[in-house]
Amino acid sequence: MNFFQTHRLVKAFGGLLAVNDLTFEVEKGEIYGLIGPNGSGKTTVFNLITGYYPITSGYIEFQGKRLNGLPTWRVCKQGIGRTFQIVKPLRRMTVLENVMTSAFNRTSREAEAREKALEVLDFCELTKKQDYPAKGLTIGDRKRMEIARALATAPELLLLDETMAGLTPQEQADGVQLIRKVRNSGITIIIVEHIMHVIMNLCDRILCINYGQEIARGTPAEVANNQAVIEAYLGKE
Ligand SMILES: Nc1ncnc2c1ncn2[C@@H]1O[C@H](COP(=O)(O)OP(=O)(O)OP(=O)(O)O)[C@@H](O)[C@H]1O
Repeated sequence: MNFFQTHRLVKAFGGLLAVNDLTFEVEKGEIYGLIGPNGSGKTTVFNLITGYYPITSGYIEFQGKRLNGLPTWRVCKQGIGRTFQIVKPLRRMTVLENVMTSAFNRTSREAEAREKALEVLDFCELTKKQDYPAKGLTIGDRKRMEIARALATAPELLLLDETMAGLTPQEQADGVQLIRKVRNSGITIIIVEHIMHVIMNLCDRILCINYGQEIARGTPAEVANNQAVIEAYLGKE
C-alpha cells in the first residue's frame, strides 16, 4: 500500500482538462515536488486532494483510504493539511488566535487548542510574535504563520503551495530550514513551488506537469536535465 497515491486523476473545467490522467505515489517521509509552468494544474491537484473540487474521474488514496468525494474538513481530519498560494489570514486576529482556529479542527476545548497553537508557534519560531495582529506581519512571517496554521491541524501529509513566493533570499533559506524540520518531525510533504533552487534543494523526487499531464518524473537532477521540462519552462528553440 502506498502512503499516498493518485490514480488516473482527471479534472475538467468545461472543455479544459486542468488535470489530465495524472498518476503518482508519495512515500511516507518524502518531500515530493510538484512543478510545472503557470497554469499547468498544480493548485488544481491540491484542490482535488483536499476536496475543494469534485474529481471528474480517477481516484486519490491516503493510507489505503479513498478520499474521493470527502468534504474538506473530513480530508483534514484524515490527516492532510495544506497551505494556500494566496495567504488570507484572519487579519484582525492575533497570530496565536489565527493558529488556534486551525487547532480547533482537532479539539473543541479552548485550552487544548491554545496548547497546540503555542507548540506549533514555538516550532515555527513565531512565539515572539504570537500577540501581533496578523495584518501587521511581514510576508515572510505571514507565510510562516500559514505553515503554523496547517501544522496546527496535526497533519501526517502537508501540502505546501508556493510558500516561498515573494520572500527575500534569507527568508527563503529560513523557509527551507523550516520545511526540513517539518519533514524531520515525521510529516510527509508535497510541495508546489516555482523557485527552482528551493525545489532542487528540498525534494527527494519531483513530478513535472504541463497542461495537466505528466511530462517528467525523477530525482531533482534527472528532472532538471530533462529536455521536455526545459522546453516547458523555456519554450522550444
Ligand atoms: N475554478 C476554475 N474554473 C475554471 N478553470 C480553472 C479553475 N481553476 C483553475 N482553472 C484552470 O485550470 C488550469 C490549471 O490551473 P492551476 O491554478 O491549477 O495551475 P497552476 O499550475 O497551479 O498555476 P500557477 O503556477 O500559475 O499557480 C488553468 O488553465 C486555470 O485557468
